[in-house]
Amino acid sequence: MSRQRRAALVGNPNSGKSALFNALTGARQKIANYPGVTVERKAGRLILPSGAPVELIDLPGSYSFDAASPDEEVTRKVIHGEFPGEVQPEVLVLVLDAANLEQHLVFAQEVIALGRPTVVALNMLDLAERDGLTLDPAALEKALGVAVIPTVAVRRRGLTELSEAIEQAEARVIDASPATPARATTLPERRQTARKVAKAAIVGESAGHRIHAQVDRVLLHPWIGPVILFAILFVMFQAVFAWATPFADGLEAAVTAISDWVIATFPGGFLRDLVTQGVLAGVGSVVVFLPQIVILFAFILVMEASGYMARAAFIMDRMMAGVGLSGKSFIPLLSSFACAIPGIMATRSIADPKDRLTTILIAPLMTCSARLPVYALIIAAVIPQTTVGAGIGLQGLVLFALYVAGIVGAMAAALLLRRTVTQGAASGFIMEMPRYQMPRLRDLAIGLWQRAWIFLRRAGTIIFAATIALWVLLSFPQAEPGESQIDASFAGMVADGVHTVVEPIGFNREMALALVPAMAAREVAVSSLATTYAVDSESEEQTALALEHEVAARWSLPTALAFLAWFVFAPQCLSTIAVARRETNGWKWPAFMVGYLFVLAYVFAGLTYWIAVALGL
Ligand SMILES: Nc1nc2c(ncn2[C@@H]2O[C@H](COP(=O)(O)OP(=O)(O)OP(=O)(O)O)[C@@H](O)[C@H]2O)c(=O)[nH]1
Ligand SMILES: [Mg+2]
Repeated sequence: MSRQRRAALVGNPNSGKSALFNALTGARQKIANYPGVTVERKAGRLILPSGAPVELIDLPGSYSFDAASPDEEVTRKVIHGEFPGEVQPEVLVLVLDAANLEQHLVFAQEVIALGRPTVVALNMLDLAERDGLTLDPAALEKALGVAVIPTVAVRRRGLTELSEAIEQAEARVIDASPATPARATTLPERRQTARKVAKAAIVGESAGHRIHAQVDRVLLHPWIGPVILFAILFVMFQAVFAWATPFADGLEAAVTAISDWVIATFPGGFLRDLVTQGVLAGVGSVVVFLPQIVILFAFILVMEASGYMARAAFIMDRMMAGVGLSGKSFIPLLSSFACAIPGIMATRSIADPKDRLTTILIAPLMTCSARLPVYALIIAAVIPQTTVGAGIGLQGLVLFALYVAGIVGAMAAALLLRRTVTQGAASGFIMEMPRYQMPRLRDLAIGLWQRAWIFLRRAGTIIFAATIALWVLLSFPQAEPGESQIDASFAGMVADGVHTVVEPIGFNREMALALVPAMAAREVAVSSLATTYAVDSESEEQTALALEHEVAARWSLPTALAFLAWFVFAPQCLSTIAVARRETNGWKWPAFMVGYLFVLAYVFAGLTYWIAVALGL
């Protein structure tokens, strides 16, 4: 049996490699309209027209084989067969952005000069047309000496032809002249050739891209730009509360109804309590935040697909430079709004090791979506659902302030780190601005579905497991008559221990207890509170009150605010620590990260509590 053949997608960032990969293999790799989305190699299966399978490899975008950033290093190693545990791919599929031909031809020459079987996917032809460019693929083919296939990855155009060309690529090279030695040319020479080749391939050009420059003049304006960015984020957080409420209420009512039904239908006892107090109260209390998560990601996905995200990075660059970072750090930090794990991974596109390390260390300060249930719960419980004039909701405003607090905290931390442990000069910002695109509904729907699925899967696995474990610890040993169940339980003992540490900053015992399983995932803080209050509830025959009402009734305002402040900084997520270890090759930096974040969390929660008490809140 012949061994599986391999083909790798190479090319500049944002040329549509992952979009082609998804279209050819049916995978669902993340695609977004800014450079540096893919930072790892990913493999999938492509069936060629002859029926033979090929392993297709999606790679991070690269500007040159000399490049220094860790993601570009992955590309270089895979292409040169130096990637651990991986055989060199036989065929290279060079993806070029037809609307940016000249720039993309610079790296293309390096790839073609390797002398390996190569096929060019002349992608984004639709955008080239929109920009008023008419291209001649045959002329390009002649100039480059390899097959050129016009494609539009997102409309699945040219895929069959591309598969055929991949199939024939190896045969084609056999009768070609001996390969030119790799990188025989210098960068200025390659630039010059790129200009010449692009000129030959572009047969017509009309002034089509004027409007985009005009839009950028507004969106990137030194002071209008930041105002617009701020306004968009503001609306986003208002929407998270305003639009989600009816859906969240519906979900909450459904969970209560199921719980009531279970109580009415089944006899009381261990199993019924496990279902109502553990599964329904605990896991249910997290699931009700699904609408908020979906709304948050709808905004983020639209910003990513339209090309606005790269503009946001540009706008933020000035602010980032002030704290010794570049706008390059902005995109990893923004990814951390979803979760710090992809955020920390995305730092691979930062070439400067100290910039990168600083970004890794501050990534957990960005408000990940796992904190959203915690914030949303406490806000709904203690912040009145009023407006502060002009129809601006107070709850959304507080949520916005919490996100801002995370960002300000991250900037302050970066400033300190850059002056101390990660000293060095800030590197300049170089990122090309992607062209604006209308987000495609299908891509948005897939993206939202993926996010919703990640959230629900967490609820069904890690949150479920942590909640059940907590319920068991809360339920045993059983209390004597007259004694509170929590006091008697194993969990109560743990809670007492943690409570002594966090009592000075205003935390009650249930909060102390919730902090422990929240190490696994931050949302577990919510499910833990729900389960604790359900176990603690007086009435056996009734579903506990919605968690938000329990919190409103039991917590003082300073205590609730202190808990919010804690979660702005709290580093207690094990997977983030694990990925920081992997990306920094050791325990030193993750240990440092956990240490400084705990100190910040403790100090700021304390300050919040003491100030709130002093103000008589
Ligand atoms: N109009 C149009 N858009 C495309 C086409 N191919 C990809 N895109 C869009 O271009 C953007 C970049 O696509 P990706 O597939 O993420 O690009 P990539 O080359 O993998 O980028 P990196 O991973 O950053 O190197 C996304 O917004 C895609 O939806 C195309 O043929 N036409
Ligand atoms: Mg990609």
